[in-house]
Amino acid sequence: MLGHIEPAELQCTVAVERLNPAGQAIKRQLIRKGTVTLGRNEFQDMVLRVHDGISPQNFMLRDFQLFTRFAKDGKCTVKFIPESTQVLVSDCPPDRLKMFLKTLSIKHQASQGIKPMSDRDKLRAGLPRAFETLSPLQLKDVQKANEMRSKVNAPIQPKGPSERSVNKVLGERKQVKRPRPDCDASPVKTLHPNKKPVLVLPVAQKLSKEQTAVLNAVLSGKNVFFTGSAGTGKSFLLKRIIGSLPPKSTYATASTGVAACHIGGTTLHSFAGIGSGSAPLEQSIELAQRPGVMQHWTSCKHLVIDEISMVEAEFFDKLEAIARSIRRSTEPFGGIQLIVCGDFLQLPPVTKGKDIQKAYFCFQSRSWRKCIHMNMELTEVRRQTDKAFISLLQAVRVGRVPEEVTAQLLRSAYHSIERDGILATRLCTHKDDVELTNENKLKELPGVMRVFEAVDSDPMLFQTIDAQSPVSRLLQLKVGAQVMLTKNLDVQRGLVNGARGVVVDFQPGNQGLPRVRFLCGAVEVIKRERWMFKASGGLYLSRQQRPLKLAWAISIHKSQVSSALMSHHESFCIGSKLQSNLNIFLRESSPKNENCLLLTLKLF
Ligand SMILES: Nc1ncnc2c1ncn2[C@@H]1O[C@H](COP(=O)(O)OP(=O)(O)OP(=O)(O)O)[C@@H](O)[C@H]1O
Ligand SMILES: [Mg+2]
Repeated sequence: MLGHIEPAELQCTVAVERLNPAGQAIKRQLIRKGTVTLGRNEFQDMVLRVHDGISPQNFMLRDFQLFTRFAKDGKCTVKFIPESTQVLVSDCPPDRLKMFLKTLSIKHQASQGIKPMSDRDKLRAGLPRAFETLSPLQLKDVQKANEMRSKVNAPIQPKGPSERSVNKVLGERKQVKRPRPDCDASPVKTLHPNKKPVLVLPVAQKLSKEQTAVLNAVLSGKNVFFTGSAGTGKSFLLKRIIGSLPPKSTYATASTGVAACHIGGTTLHSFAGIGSGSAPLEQSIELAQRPGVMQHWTSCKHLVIDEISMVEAEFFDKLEAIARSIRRSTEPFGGIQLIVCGDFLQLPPVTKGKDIQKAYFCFQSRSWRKCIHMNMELTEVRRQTDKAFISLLQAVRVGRVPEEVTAQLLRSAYHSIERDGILATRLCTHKDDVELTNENKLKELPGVMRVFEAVDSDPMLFQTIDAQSPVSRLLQLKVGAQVMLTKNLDVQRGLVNGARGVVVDFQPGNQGLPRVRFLCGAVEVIKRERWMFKASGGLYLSRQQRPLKLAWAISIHKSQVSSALMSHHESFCIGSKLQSNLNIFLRESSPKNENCLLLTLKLF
């Protein structure tokens, strides 16, 4: 089955390097399509096997160092100390690599208590050579590893990856040493028992049946468009798809910067490198052949596009033609596999300064039918549990608006909805309205204003960062400010992207960190967080800022990627402009006129 993942095996590019005493590579074997497997030999020693399809090479996992800093880019290195050899893994689907590393780390720790056979005993045993692939992690491995972590008095131990600490482990260099054979006999010492996080069995959130079907279609190489109403897990699934594809040839993009950041990618425009795309085709092809951009087009085998509803038909056709031209291929989109997702009943392409009649949705483009092999739909809403609200949203989505829905929606505009001092967020169609509302409300509050400045990796490029970042460079706050979280901090406690709250005070000290009380009841001191962005030319940019933004009002575009905002119908109300247009919409809508709401919004 395609969705099945063997956690102890990787298909990737592998390099095996022999090192001199200074640690420099003196011989290198490159295997472009290699297999790396974790297993045990006939003596139950853990072994890493590298296979090039002809002959395997085995390395004992005894004294080794693991370099995992770039695991999220599908890379890691295992250095075998006694053998003076290192194995470099690259272009590996990142999710698979993470699971592989967790399996390695936990199984290795779990086997620390087993006394290794001496070389003499091994010789005597005369067992035939064997290799058995490690079985998937089980609870007993984790328990055993935890037991060993609390016992072992070895000098340097790998920090165990609990769900939370795995990221740390993946960012560090670890030296893993087998305990001395006499280790079991030595008195048991507990090293900093409270400092080591307890390991837990890593379980990835399970995909639903329909999500699995999409993933399998993608892994079988099909060009897929999948849709579904808001909150059906499209972006969630996209992230999983991206994590299952080889990173070197996979480009994750979205029509807007914020949506791109949500899936860890770039904007489609930045991938394409043709500016706004308004230049004629010949000129656009030239632009796409500039150094730094051309490489996107030639190395891309899988192109992911989120929020496709905001991509214009003309732009899509242009990209398709550019792909064929640059890749010298007659296949649709130059043979690039397309994984496209979005909801055409949500926001349409931005039509600023253009004739509204001339803007078409992507599915109306000439090349769409040639390019997309499969259309799939996610139907299960994962974001909300409030059944009444879900059915209200579903009805509006397709333009079916019975009296009671109309009444409920219109009422929301007049509600001054307040719970525990936290006001409902006003949804506006225009950024200017949002800014004005937030600025005025902040001004009205008494008390001292605190300003928090972001730390950008490249301050000169703050505009590029601004375009993709969910947080601004300057964050102004006062006690009483209505705010929204812009990052998942602790999903279990409800501290998720889009959670709303109010600033209760600032911590003493010169940092003066804001303390926020959220609707979910949690009170949290908000520290600096980091966002990474991919700019053109493979450049990485980052911003560090408090993950907050003012939230008396937000734009509909922003609300597209805020997962918690729309969780309850009490938690939002509509701005007056939107409301008056909604009136028009409600009067004019009919089941046939499915995009009515969106077209109405376009009138602004
Ligand atoms: N299989 C799953 N297991 C657990 N949580 C899930 C799953 N699928 C989706 N979710 C959760 O459901 C919520 C909505 O998902 P997501 O943001 O991907 O929806 P979407 O379809 O992209 O919505 P929109 O159209 O508004 O962009 C998220 O909080 C996500 O983590
Ligand atoms: Mg989404």
